[in-house]
Amino acid sequence: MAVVDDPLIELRGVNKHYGTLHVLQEIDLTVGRGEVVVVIGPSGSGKSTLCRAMNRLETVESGEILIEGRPLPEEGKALARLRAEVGMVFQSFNLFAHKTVLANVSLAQIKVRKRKREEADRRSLALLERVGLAAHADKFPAQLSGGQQQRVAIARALAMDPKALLFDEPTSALDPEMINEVLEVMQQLAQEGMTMVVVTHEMGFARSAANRVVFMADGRIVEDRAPEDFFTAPRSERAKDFLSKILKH
Ligand SMILES: Nc1ncnc2c1ncn2[C@@H]1O[C@H](COP(=O)(O)OP(=O)(O)OP(=O)(O)O)[C@@H](O)[C@H]1O
Repeated sequence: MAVVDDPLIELRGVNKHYGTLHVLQEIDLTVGRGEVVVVIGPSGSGKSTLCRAMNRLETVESGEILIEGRPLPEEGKALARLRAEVGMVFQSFNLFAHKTVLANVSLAQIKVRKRKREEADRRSLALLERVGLAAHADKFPAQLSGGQQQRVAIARALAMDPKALLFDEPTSALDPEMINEVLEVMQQLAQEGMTMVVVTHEMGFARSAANRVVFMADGRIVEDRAPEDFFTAPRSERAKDFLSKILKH
């Protein structure tokens, strides 16, 4: 297991089944403050489940998951706060279709952070500016491209002043020409020191933005290493096989 200076997210001995499928097997993983950990691996290896377990979108059966040394809260306001502090960006954006872009970014700030609408909107506009979408604040999600909608979803997560952001295949639902605009925003966040866990099939991003690459197969973490080491000299047969297939495409 990688040695981490200032742990923000810690998983120790985590297990989960779906029926007879042991989808997370004795997972030990620590994400340090300011680190970018990219999780890769074959389809069905448990990457999304791992990511979703970190803010309790999935429960686990055994083991510990700690944020800044504290166990994940189970319900209520504390859980809502956790999901603000450890924000999630989904493959499918999950924006409210009947609300404007600005309202989508402001809503949780008002509900969870208890900000006044004016303050929330001011922050939202600044964040939309940051992701290059201030001019679209009054539009509805359906009027935006997929890449733009995903940038709104990132602004929405940032609006909660998160300690960490989890990305679950953020570019998988996008047309190829829109992938880079989202990865560029993520790359920028990484450079600014945001703690990030990113499940992705984008190996270019893993190489350029990750501090560590976590390779999963069959519910286990098989390798957890610096990208330059992992991509040039994978140790396990599973990783060699995975890389040879994915890099052919
Ligand atoms: N709610 C569920 N109920 C039953 N099985 C599930 C559920 N969610 C996921 N699975 C199964 O658990 C396994 C791991 O799923 P998971 O989505 O975590 O994998 P993944 O590595 O993210 O895959 P992909 O790259 O295809 O998204 C898969 O075999 C999947 O079919």
